[in-house]
Amino acid sequence: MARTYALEDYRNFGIMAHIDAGKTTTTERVLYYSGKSHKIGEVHEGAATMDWMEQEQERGITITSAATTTFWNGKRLNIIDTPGHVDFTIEVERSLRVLDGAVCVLDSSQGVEPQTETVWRQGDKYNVPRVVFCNKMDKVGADFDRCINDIKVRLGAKPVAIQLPIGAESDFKGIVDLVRMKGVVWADESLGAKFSDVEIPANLVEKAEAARIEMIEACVDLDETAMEQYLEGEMPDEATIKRLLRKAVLTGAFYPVMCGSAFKNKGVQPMLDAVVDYLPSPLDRPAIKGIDVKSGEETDRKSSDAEPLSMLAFKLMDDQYGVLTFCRIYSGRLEKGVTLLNTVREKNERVGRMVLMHANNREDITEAFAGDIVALVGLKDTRTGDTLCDPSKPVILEKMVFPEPVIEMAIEPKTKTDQEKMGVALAKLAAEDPSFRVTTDSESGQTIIKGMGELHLDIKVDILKRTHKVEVNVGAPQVAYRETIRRATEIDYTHKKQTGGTGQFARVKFQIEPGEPNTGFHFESKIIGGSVPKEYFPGVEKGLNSVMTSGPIAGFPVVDVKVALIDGAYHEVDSSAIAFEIASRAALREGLQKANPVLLEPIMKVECVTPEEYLGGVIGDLNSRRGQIAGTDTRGNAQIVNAMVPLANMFGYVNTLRSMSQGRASYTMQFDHYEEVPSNVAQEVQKKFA
Ligand SMILES: Nc1nc2c(ncn2[C@@H]2O[C@H](COP(=O)(O)OP(=O)(O)OP(=O)(O)O)[C@@H](O)[C@H]2O)c(=O)[nH]1
Repeated sequence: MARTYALEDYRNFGIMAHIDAGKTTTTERVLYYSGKSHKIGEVHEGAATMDWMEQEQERGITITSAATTTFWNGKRLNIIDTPGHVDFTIEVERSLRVLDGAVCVLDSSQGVEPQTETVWRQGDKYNVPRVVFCNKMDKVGADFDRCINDIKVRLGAKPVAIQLPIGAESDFKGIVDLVRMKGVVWADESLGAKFSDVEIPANLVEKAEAARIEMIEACVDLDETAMEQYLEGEMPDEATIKRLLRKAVLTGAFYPVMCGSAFKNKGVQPMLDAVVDYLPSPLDRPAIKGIDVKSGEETDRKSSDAEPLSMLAFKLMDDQYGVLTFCRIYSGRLEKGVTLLNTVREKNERVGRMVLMHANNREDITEAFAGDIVALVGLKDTRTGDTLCDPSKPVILEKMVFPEPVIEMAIEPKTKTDQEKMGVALAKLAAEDPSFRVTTDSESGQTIIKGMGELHLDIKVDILKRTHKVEVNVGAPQVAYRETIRRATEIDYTHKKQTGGTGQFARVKFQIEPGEPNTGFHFESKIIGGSVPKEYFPGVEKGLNSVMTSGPIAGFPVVDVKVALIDGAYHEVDSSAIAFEIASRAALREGLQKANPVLLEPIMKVECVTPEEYLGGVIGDLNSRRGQIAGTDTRGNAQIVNAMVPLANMFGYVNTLRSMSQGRASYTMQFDHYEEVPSNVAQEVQKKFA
């Protein structure tokens, strides 16, 4: 069977925003108006169609990104819901990776918020074409002009209004469409399904005309012919304006800005029109790059059914029917029943069943095409970020890189039955979310879970309890420290032991030096001649690795260290891989001690928003947490404090901030970088962990 929608009629897009700006509500309305959802589920009633998991409904935040297919104006829309919470920016990046465009939703009463900025920068990183929707125009304090200004000042981007609001706050009625120069108002009783054109209100005519000129000038700036005609006094027609707006979005020259109120059912349909008119189809995006596995050469896969099949798994979700693996097909055709190659794991996967997710039902499908987002059921070895492809044309598509976790917590099962279930469940969670890790402490034997923040781990524990019915006790969350060295050194070590007949002998000489930041641990052999035969290298590496995972200061992973084996000696009879492992371990331990080892801690970028009267208190408190204040700023009548604070001093901050400001101040934080721990603090950490 052939495809029903041409590739140029696809819009794979996401909705990105600061937490609570209204992504879920907007997505709900989109699904309702585009006919796939039959009932509007209000978020505050906990019935949102996109919020599948209980946890999300209770907390009112969207954790998982779900992909939903719907249709508008003859186009096929695949909506990827991106989470907005700071602890889950990793999920945002993951979704941004597979979508072609995005709608950035702002809360019009708040303007550009910290997380708006974060997701915007991620959008920049992946060159995601964007349009902006200023939501919540009905809310007290809603201010469209301020949003426009915020985009300029806080995001450093060029906004161009293509709509103006008619009224604001409780008077918000509709929009002026600056492209068509028409007013649009919504009929309240139809839940916003009915809307009609009206004359532009008299008090807005002048403002609308000025805004239209601004929009047109931004457009003709992108096209010489249109510019010449405009300078000669000829206004571009509607089709030309739309073509140039599309060009602006695809090239990032500027960002069209719209407004509305998803909650009050206004403005959503024109926003969908803009998705269709201005956001890219897969054909407008550069071909995805990859590595041809057979030749090892760089290659790219164009968006086309005729190319060999390649797809990227971007999200795993546990579901009552098994694991759903959400994949974006970049090239080729996928048929049910075929066997795919997972080139990252080197495993075959059979596609037994595949489904298309709609708002409230799933459709079993037998084939899918380039540009589609499908969920495969029952894959065994595939993890987030893996490539699946035609086994005869193996390729590895751009791999996603995930940041290292900064926080960890011991977890133990309550009973013996829980023990077995916990292992299985944790493995599943780690497979679904690459920023969540599970390890075992080599000394205590405890299971340790690691993640991006307190809330991230809280939610995993919650999922364990509810979804997997595992009862657990958890320890206090701990900072994921690291260790590194500041000085280069050499170490020569001989391991010799004689027990009865056979003995053990190995001599190694290492050069140890600080590596570049974020390079982890790097080992190489610089042996010339055969003073250490190759067969012992695995032993050497094993010995080194055991020290690298548990450093000399307090047992934390050692990073940014280069070790070179430069000399050594062996014995015909007494040498073995084990002897070299023992020698290397002891040598590195001693070497690191000599190389001025230091402890590193994660430093978080913190932004507090507080009313003026608590500013002094907030700054004083951040200082007492070893925070470095980077600056303060004013937003509306609120004060913004930017600071860099060690994660170790941020536990429980939310409660302190609340009580200090009578609940009025708020904050967001995200990992910024690792930094050396001051020596007095390092001693305390050492006492605690060593
Ligand atoms: N007044 C007003 N409230 C809105 C509007 N859109 C959403 N809300 C409310 O704002 C709150 C947050 O909306 P959500 O749709 O859950 O926001 P979200 O961005 O998906 O939130 P997260 O998934 O938690 O990041 C809910 O209580 C909504 O009812 C709007 O247009 N006007």
